[in-house]
Amino acid sequence: MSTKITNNFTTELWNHTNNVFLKRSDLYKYTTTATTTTMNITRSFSSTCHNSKSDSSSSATSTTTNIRTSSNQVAYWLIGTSGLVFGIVILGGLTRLTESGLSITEWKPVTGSLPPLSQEEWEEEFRKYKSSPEFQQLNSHINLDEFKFIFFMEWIHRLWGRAIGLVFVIPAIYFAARKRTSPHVNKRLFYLCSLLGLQGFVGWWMVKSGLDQEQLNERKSKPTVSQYRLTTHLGTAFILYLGMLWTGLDILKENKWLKNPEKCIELFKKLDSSKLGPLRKMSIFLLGLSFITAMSGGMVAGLDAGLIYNTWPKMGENWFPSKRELMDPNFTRRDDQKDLWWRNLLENPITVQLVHRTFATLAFCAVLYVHMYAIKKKPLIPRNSQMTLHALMGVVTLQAFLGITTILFTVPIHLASTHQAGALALVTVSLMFMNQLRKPRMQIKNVINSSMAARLKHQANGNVGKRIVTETFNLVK
Ligand code: HEM
Repeated sequence: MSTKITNNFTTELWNHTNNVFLKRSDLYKYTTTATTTTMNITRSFSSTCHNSKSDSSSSATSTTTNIRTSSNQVAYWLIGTSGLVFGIVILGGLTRLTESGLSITEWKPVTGSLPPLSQEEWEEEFRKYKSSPEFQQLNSHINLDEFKFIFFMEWIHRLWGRAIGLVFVIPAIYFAARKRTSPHVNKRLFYLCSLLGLQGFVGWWMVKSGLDQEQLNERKSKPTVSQYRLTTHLGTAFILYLGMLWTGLDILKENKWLKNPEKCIELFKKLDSSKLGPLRKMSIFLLGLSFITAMSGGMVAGLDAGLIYNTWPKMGENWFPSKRELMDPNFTRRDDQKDLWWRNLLENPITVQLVHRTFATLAFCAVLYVHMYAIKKKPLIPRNSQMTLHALMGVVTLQAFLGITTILFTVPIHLASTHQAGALALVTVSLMFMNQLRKPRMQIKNVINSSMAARLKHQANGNVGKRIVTETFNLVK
């Protein structure tokens, strides 16, 4: 008899709790472990209680023994470091805009950390610069003091890069050794570290292209860096920045969910809904498009293509330059002109500017479309994503405005630099939008569900337990 009562009690309790606090389907939908035994639930719940008392930011162990999350400190460090990457991108842009990037003619990763310290050392550095194509062809008029300015611009850029290396690598090792990072995040940190190392090499590879007269002859270019290499350097910096930010945001988001599992139920329901699928795909598309638009901007910057056609929306007198200008045979390097198209698309400043204008227009229209779509589907969309999308609409409008003024005023340094910061802001908000719409990882769903089930059981014990016991006894009687 007593076994029968216990069995009935457990089943009834489970049913009642599900009906009282959550529709059963809601709970089961989020988990594959909804059949957790009472023992597991209890273990998971006591662990949740323990965690909610302690500061989750200092604990890498999450609500159950099944998952290890990274601490919030790791997230703050990653987001802070991504801020340093943001800063170095802007500084890199200023270095280019002040034409300082080719002032240091060597790459000494360690000894180069110190600038020249005596008059002789400055003279020696200036002597090396004097033998560079940039000095000989463009800057032969500058004196030592002017050289010191461009030298410092580039030196600070390189020093900042080294500092990012240290600020990233040392804490990464520390956090991993202290088990403050989950295996999932460790993998990402490894990739980010490798990318950071690569970024240094790409930087030097880019500078080399502006110092080597042979390469300049091949490109028939004045002494500037190759637009391909500049854009690669810009692209890897963007990826590094986005990778750090994404990982940091992910950690904060998951820790927040684990701390307040009951607050996730509504959100998870929306994120899991198939009706959100199209918007999720659109968010990926928007990030991709913002990134490609930014890279096409890098090509404009690399070719100084903003110094021509300083009108908007028309390009000169017409909406589009003539076909002859856009597909200029002077840019081909083959007799059969088979490379006419791609060389013009990537090397002809007029065509490259038109490409950037086209991508920018597409990006603006795409955000506008998604914004309108989201307004129509408002009830389906989590509230934080709605807010982010409004911000995205604002940022893309501002960015287009900055691009237009940069063109109209023939690329003044302050506008060009703000436009570059705007591009970073645009990819940041696009990334946040995409991140907020991502479905939670299965492991996280499982943990949240276990802890929800445990809470339900706990509440049920207190609130409805008595009633069910009475009902169960009545049934048995
Ligand atoms: C809406 C999205 C846009 C994005 C994401 C974007 C992004 C960028 C980026 C990343 C650069 C490279 C900056 C650098 O490395 O210094 C750039 C350069 C440039 N963009 Fe845009 N841009 C957008 C719209 C526009 C528009 C609408 C125009 C003008 C019609 C424009 C004109 C320019 C010009 C002239 C440059 C070269 C500036 C320089 O030489 O430093 N952009 N853009």
